[in-house]
Amino acid sequence: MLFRDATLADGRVRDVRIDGESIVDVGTGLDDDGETIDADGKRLLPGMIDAHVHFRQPGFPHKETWLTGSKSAAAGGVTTVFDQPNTEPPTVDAAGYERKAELASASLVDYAINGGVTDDWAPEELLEKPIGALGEVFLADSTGEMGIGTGRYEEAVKRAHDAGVPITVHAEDAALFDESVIDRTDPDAWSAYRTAAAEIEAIRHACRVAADLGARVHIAHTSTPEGVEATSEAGMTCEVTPHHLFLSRADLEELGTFGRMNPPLRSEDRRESMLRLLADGDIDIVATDHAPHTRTEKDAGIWDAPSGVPGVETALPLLLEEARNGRLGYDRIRDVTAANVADIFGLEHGGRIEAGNRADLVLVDPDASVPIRGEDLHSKCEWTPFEGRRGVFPELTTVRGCVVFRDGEFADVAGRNVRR
Ligand SMILES: NC(=O)N[C@@H](CC(=O)O)C(=O)O
Ligand SMILES: [Zn+2]
Ligand SMILES: [Zn+2]
Repeated sequence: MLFRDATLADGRVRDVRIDGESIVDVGTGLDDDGETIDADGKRLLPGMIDAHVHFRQPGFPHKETWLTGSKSAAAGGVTTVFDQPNTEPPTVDAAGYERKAELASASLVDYAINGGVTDDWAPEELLEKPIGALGEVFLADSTGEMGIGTGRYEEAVKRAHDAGVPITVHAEDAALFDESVIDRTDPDAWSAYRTAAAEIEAIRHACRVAADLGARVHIAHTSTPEGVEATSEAGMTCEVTPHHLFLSRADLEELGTFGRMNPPLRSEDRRESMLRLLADGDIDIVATDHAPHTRTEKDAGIWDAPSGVPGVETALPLLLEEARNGRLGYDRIRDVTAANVADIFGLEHGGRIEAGNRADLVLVDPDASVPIRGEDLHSKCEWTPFEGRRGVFPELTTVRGCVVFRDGEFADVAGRNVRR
């Protein structure tokens, strides 16, 4: 297959030839010997590698399944996902890993299965499995109540570091949550409760522990500029979610409990700073923390609704909309959604359009901006916190050379475990 006259992230116009699972040539005037896709005026980007999703199986197939989650991924230009361990059973031992691996074989996109840490985890057998990362390691309870103490955290970092496995940390310190707001019932109460200081302090602590052990950790869903600064000062990496880039406490009146997640939405000032830090190169990657719950589950009081919002299908479209408006470069989008992710999580031959790399590709018409509608998305939960905002959705997505999504249709192809 040949993409003819595609505009790459850096602005070069090139032909890109793929053969089997790989990109074999990037050049000009390449011969076509099979299907040719006219990519004139379109952007060809490496597929997004989403280092943080919750596809909910085993345990919660009413929220999401590997099939629905991976369709949502493919339609949003995501070609690899890292699934988090807070399923039921949690992915904390060999049996938990194997159970998830069976179900994950239904995925249309490639995937990695992360291992988790609880007081009941079985580190030896878990770390012998080909896990994507150890994480998210929960320093406070979130969905699944897998929060651990600092002694266990140190043990986990030590073991994963020795095993050469990347570590992803959910950094919040429950001791710094503001108990004085628990009588409030408005949706902003969650943001007031799970304070910015609780995240910032936990990030500092998580990085300090890792640095003392000579290890490297990656901080999940960083929601504060102070947290970003703490990570880079410590020589660690961090991710930001689309919701912390594009939503803030100012949206909570409209979103209600559908805007509840951990860490919570922050002030409009902090949101703007996060977007600037992303554009300037100070935030390493964007990961979605795709965390679907049903409408019925979310439609509860602010203290009872589960935390989490879907996002795997809308992340790249929202970023491409920023590019369309000139607020973010395409090369930066390539780095934070693909190239840097491949580097941080050790995915060889991924994340860049170069001869010899995996043919994980996304073709988009950069001007095809449309309003985002929950009912048009493919996640089982059928709602989005970005309802009505604009996004630029892909026309075509390939995973290792297979067209998995094209003009609204999915092919029946099999995703693979990237660590196998
Ligand atoms: N982010 C969330 O609010 N929820 C996530 C868990 C998590 O990532 O903390 C979930 O699994 O629902
Ligand atoms: Zn988390
Ligand atoms: Zn998460």
